[in-house]
Amino acid sequence: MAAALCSASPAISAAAAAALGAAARRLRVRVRAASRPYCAAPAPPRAAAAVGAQSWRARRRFAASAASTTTEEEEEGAGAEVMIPPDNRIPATIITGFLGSGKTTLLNHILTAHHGKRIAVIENEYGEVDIDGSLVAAQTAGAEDIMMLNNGCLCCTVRGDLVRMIGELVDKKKGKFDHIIIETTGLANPAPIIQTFYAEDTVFNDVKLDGVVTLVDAKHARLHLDEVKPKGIVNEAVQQIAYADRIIVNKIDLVSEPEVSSLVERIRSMNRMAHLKRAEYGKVDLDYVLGIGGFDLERIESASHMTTTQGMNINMTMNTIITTIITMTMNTNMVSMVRRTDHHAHDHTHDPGVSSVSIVCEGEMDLEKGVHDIFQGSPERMWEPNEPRINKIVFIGKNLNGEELEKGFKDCLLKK
Ligand SMILES: Nc1nc2c(ncn2[C@@H]2O[C@H](COP(=O)(O)OP(=O)(O)OP(=O)(O)O)[C@@H](O)[C@H]2O)c(=O)[nH]1
Repeated sequence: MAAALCSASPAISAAAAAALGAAARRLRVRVRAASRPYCAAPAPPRAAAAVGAQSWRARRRFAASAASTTTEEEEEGAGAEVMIPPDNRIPATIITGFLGSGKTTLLNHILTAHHGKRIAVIENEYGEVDIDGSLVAAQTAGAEDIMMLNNGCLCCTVRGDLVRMIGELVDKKKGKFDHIIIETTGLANPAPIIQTFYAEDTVFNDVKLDGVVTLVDAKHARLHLDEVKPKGIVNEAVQQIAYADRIIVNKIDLVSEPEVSSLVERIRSMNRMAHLKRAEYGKVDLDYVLGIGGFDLERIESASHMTTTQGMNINMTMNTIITTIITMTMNTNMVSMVRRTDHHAHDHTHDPGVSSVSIVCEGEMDLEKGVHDIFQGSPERMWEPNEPRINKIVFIGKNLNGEELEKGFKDCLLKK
């Protein structure tokens, strides 16, 4: 997880463009894999959320009566709740969505837009390679600091780290940013993250959850939504939709209109209350995702109920995520190597247990990310003159065999 403070002023955007230009003088390749156990999650979301909601309401009422001038009327209990003081807590937005759905793309769209907000970013990453952290940092010259935390998921103990990170931001940077954005991993169940904003006093007192924005990959969502999980295992893709305030059906350029419509219908059956937009490359108006005005816990509870009654599994037990990082030192162009091994990636990414072979190649000004069998490139940076040519492939998935993957890729290296 990385936290970065970013401004989206025009000047900063220009600096970001310059930084990108400088970055393009080097080469780097990163690919994503990883293997770290997902931790067991706490209480079921509805129950946990309800506890959070109750204590939230209780505290808001307490704050109201503490701040108001006592009158006879109030002593009798009338009108006390009307005088709630303004809520000046810092708004926070959770961006979630399955692997490769376009979370980082949306985040960069937000950070480079001219909304005048100073935004602190918290990135949740798998494994030891902070791909998204550096992608975001590369595009935001306004970053004041980056904190890394690579524990894989924002639940259980890692939630403690989120609490600490928010605490640190508030303690050290209060007044220097207006909004916090948290980008979760693609395999995160948002429920425990949401719960953090209600159950943790240190967060609750200074930060309010503004909204949950869920990206849905128009091309691959069905695969994830259809995945039948073992009993007691949560389907994260379902959770991400059920808990959303705003849904962005992204990547509509990759599918036909009827496919998008049928997906939208399906999403609607899972969460009727969220606003929904279709998009390419996460391009939505910023007021659609920022300043939503408060996460509605009661609405989400009813959305969860709706999901449950449809027979979907939304309990909180986490899957075991195996992540694998393969590091290779070589002169070979990683991009072409990966392309030559497409059948390999294809096999794995069509296994419902393996959702993403995200590949970021720092090779030839080319940054490569793969979701299922689609690989796309975008310019990154050139190698520094004396920079060791180390390429990393990071896979995120379940039941991965790291040794087999590593051997398969290394067998593809050109032999002299
Ligand atoms: N064709 C197409 N590609 C997109 C769109 N949005 C994002 N992408 C590409 O999809 C890939 C994954 O996008 P990301 O923004 O990294 O997705 P993510 O959800 O952050 O991915 P993870 O962090 O791996 O979960 C990148 O290569 C993007 O350029 C879109 O609307 N259409």
